[in-house]
Amino acid sequence: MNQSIKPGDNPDLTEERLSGTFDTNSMAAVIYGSDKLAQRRREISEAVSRIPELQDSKPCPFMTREEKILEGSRKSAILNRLLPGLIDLDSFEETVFIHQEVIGIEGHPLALHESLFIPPIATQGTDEQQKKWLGRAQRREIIGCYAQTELGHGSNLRALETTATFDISSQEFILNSPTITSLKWWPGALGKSANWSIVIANLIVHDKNHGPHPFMVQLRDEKSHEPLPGITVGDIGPKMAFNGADNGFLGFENYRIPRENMLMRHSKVTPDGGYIRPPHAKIGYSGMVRVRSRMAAEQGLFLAHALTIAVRYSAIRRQGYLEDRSREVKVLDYQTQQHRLFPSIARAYAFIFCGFETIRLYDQLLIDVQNGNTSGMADLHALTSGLKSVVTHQTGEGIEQARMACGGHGYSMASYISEIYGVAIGGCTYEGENMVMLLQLARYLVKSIEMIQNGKSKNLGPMVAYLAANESEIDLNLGPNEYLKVFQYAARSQAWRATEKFQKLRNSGMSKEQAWNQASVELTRASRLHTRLYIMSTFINHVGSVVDQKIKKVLIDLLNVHITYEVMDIGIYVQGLLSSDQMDLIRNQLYVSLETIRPNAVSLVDSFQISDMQLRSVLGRRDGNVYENLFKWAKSCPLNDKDVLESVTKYLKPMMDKSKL
Ligand SMILES: CCCCC/C=C/C(=O)SCCNC(=O)CCNC(=O)[C@H](O)C(C)(C)COP(=O)(O)OP(=O)(O)OC[C@H]1O[C@@H](n2cnc3c(N)ncnc32)[C@H](O)[C@@H]1OP(=O)(O)O
Ligand SMILES: Cc1cc2nc3c(=O)[nH]c(=O)nc-3n(C[C@H](O)[C@H](O)[C@H](O)COP(=O)(O)OP(=O)(O)OC[C@H]3O[C@@H](n4cnc5c(N)ncnc54)[C@H](O)[C@@H]3O)c2cc1C
Repeated sequence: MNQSIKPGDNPDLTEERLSGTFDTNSMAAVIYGSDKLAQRRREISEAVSRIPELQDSKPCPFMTREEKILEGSRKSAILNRLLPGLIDLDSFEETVFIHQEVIGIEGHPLALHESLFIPPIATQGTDEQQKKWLGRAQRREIIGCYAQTELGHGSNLRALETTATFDISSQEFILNSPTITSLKWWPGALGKSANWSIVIANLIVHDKNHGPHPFMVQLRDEKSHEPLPGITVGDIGPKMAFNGADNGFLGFENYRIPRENMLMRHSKVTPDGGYIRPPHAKIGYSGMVRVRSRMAAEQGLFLAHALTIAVRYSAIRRQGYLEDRSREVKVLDYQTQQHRLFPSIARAYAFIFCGFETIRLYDQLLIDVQNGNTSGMADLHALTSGLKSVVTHQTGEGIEQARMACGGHGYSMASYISEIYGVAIGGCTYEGENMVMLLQLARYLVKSIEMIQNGKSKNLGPMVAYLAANESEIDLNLGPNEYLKVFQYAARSQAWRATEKFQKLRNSGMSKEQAWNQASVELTRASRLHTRLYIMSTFINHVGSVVDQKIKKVLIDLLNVHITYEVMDIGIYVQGLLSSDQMDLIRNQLYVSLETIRPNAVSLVDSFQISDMQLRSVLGRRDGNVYENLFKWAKSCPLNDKDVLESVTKYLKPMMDKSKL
């Protein structure tokens, strides 16, 4: 049963919901990993909808940037007061969810506080440091951000220029921004809201540069909120989206902080200037790995937002005819519309399932690292680097298709899809630019192939074991596991092709760096295929583990959309394996799978259970009553407050009057 049906809804949408074959609450439990979390999301939504002061003061598209920041701060403050009665404060998921529900996706002053300020203190701070700052941060007595990127460098962390020089005599670090390019640039919440920051700066002790390390730095006075002497700080200006966030710049001039403000769980500077190395050179980058490990689920949900809007709207939008000339059809009945939207629904599910898996892997790694075992860091770094890149890119593509699937109204801010798009594609850049991160995964793939070449296949981890296989034929009777083999073939041959190109260039006498650069397009292709293979295999495994048979049946239908679409999409890489007859068969299976999933399309997006408050879309409203509300929305636009604007009285009218003479 679809739990979204209510009296007064658009009958076309109700008809869709009645055709669903499964219970949307049960599907939500599968999506969010447990019945409890899905249930809590519904309860929180319901509770929030009854609190007038948490509602939007006006539609976001009609707000200026200052109003958005004010609104985000207003709601954050109210939430902070009400949170204890609304959520389980120990649940990260509930905390993230309630902020999304109430404030939405455009950013707010505490977005980085939860995701990139508190976690480094908790994982990289010593017990004393945690005692000093963690409670204050959790109670929001201080607001923090994460300042790593600089005006001149974001990807190449080795070239960061901010310095933290240890002064033994005062037992302090002296922070400096020696050049214009060394200004910190981009950190969210830095511009106007945060008063503390984790700052990544080159640690210099006895004139020796030990590279980037994390420091706890107070930026603003806790009473007046004025920048402290030695600190230059401000907002970097409007962005493509995310304009409810105050991304900032930051410079230091001989700014002193106590020795105890370097996060010292792993690397340490002793009072006499001794330096103790961390157990793994990149342990300081673990905050980034944590965020990347959460990005697949987060991006899957951005895609889910856009698809909820586009699929619901496609069910109430009637345009053109099929057989029956007496009534126009729902645009959702066009095969092109289904082909545009349904593979993205499958991807959204797949990304969320992968996301929960990588969050679990990160949590496990964290325990291992705290116990001194850093051996899993390289694997998870490679996996999350590839995953964040592929998922953000495909999410962007899927959202843009969803916008186009809504025709003209998709282009209006009333659809809200352009904002979702702008926010989601930020993920292609933040937490590591996609190409750069694909190349990180490629290093891992090349190393794995070198192990095979050196007769050490047995040492390969499970995720790359397929690189050593030798598949050259595929059974025509294709099921999910055969599709997986097709994908393995594609990923394997591309990984070998790219590695051999790199090796050939090296053998021709080229430097390692030049050879890498000359092979890099092929290398990124290998990384994408490897990652898409991982997504497919995780999707297959996840569906296999579902117990509820009705839910499993529809997820298998969705999986069929996914595997057939994915294999068609990489056709060029499987030409050596599949005959044209086999490709035709897969193409036909894709078309059949689109038809099979059609009656469940609305229920599949309803199952994401994204409330109207969070969706902020006139087109995607749960009740489907779009047209009357589009008209209301347009009438409420501030431009319509007056019938005659100054633009007319001041310029157009005089021009027209003059022309009449
Ligand atoms: C609500 C919206 C919120 C948005 C919030 C956004 C926040 C941010 O964007 S914060 C800033 C994020 N910045 C980045 O992600 C920067 C990206 N750059 C990097 O992460 C690194 O510089 C790099 C990984 C691209 C390269 O680092 P580098 O130190 O130069 O290392 P090498 O390339 O030479 O690699 C050496 C070796 O280390 C391995 N490695 C790198 N990172 C990690 C890691 N995190 N964990 C484990 N291992 C790591 C790398 O793979 C190499 O291994 P080998 O191939 O075995 O040598
Ligand atoms: C919305 C948003 C929020 C952000 N929030 C934060 C934050 O809170 N804190 C923070 O510290 N930072 C933040 N950032 C900054 C972000 O992490 C960086 O912008 C990102 O890491 C990319 O670095 P860059 O800007 O230097 O890009 P560049 O590295 O300059 O990229 C430019 C081009 O060069 C290419 N390139 C660079 N290096 C290589 C290479 N080795 N091989 C091949 N190609 C290469 C890239 O692929 C890209 O095409 C944020 C950014 C955005 C957009």
